[in-house]
Amino acid sequence: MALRWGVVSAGLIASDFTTVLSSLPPSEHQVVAVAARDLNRAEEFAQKFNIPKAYGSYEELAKDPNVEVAYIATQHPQHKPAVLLCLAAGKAVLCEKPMGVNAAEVREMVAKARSQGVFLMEAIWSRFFPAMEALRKVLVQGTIGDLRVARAEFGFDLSPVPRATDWNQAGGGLLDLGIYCVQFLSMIFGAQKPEKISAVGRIHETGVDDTVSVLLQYPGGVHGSFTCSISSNLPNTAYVNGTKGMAQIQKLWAPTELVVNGERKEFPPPVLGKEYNFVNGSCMLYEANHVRECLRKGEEGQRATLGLHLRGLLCSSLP
Ligand SMILES: NC(=O)C1=CN([C@@H]2O[C@H](COP(=O)(O)OP(=O)(O)OC[C@H]3O[C@@H](n4cnc5c(N)ncnc54)[C@H](OP(=O)(O)O)[C@@H]3O)[C@@H](O)[C@H]2O)C=CC1
Ligand SMILES: O=C1OC[C@@H](O)[C@H](O)[C@H]1O
Repeated sequence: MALRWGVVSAGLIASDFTTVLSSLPPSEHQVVAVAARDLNRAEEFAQKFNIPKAYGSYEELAKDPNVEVAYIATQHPQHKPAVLLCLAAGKAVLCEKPMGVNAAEVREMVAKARSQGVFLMEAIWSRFFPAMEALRKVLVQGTIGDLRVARAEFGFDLSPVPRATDWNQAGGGLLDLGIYCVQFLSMIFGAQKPEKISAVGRIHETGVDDTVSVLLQYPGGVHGSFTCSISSNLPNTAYVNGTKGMAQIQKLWAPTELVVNGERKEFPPPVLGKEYNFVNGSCMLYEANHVRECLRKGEEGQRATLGLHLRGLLCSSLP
């Protein structure tokens, strides 16, 4: 059965994600509503994507019984209120990164999702790319031996992007780009927590963090490091080095190429024949399908549990 999406905001990434959802089989994904702060913009967005319902407030979308999962695509500071609104209404939520602008916000949203018993996921779409899956396989297979160091860098000159440098929109390199480096290192080092973290950086003239380099010491003498920047175009590559070699991911936030011990493997983006605001936009389908798998599996799980429960009741009532 199709997963019914509600899109919260009519912005740039909302447009990319909706473009992808609209290109997927309608038996799997349907966009049933969109909400924007301004009804006219929501209606224009709805018309562009043939979405049946347009709302002039996020609250109205959260109340729409036809919406199963809300995709939060507002700017950083508005993520938390929109997430809490949708969780409270019992909606599953996929929230754009960074889910919160600090740890306290994230803890509050996670606690709400747990208390409501509903799905909440941060849209770290990079995790679901085939190139990233292939890297995880390489590491499990021991192709590069025992892990020694992992490094990542992600930097663009984002001066033309107001939200990237605007203090009031939680701008800065760490929240917008550094998050991809941190998630990469947390994927590589798994559940291990860093024992020691140090950082150096420069502050942008608007007061947000401009360029930051971070060093993380993990248990067992292994360590990670990353650099993020909103003023410098960095190579945007991630590396994992072990005792038997090295794996390298290009475009770590939207990877379509993996190099392992010098052997290159390409994972071309799906061709959906559409235009996107951001690089490799069609690859958002991997994340969308993951959400659907989670929610449908969750339902199957519930049905199975219910089934077992009913079977238990039936069996216990049999002579
Ligand atoms: N996964 C990825 O590759 C990417 C993720 N992102 C993430 O998506 C989110 C949105 O980014 P993007 O689409 O570029 O943003 P936009 O600049 O398109 O803004 C998104 C929405 O935020 C709301 N908004 C805009 N300005 C303000 C303001 N000053 N005060 C309050 N609300 C405002 C508007 O909502 P409304 O329509 O309701 O008026 C707007 O449509 C960010 O958190 C970013 O981190 C962004 C790019 C790529
Ligand atoms: O998530 C992102 O990825 C690509 C960048 O262009 C964008 O600013 C950032 O939000």
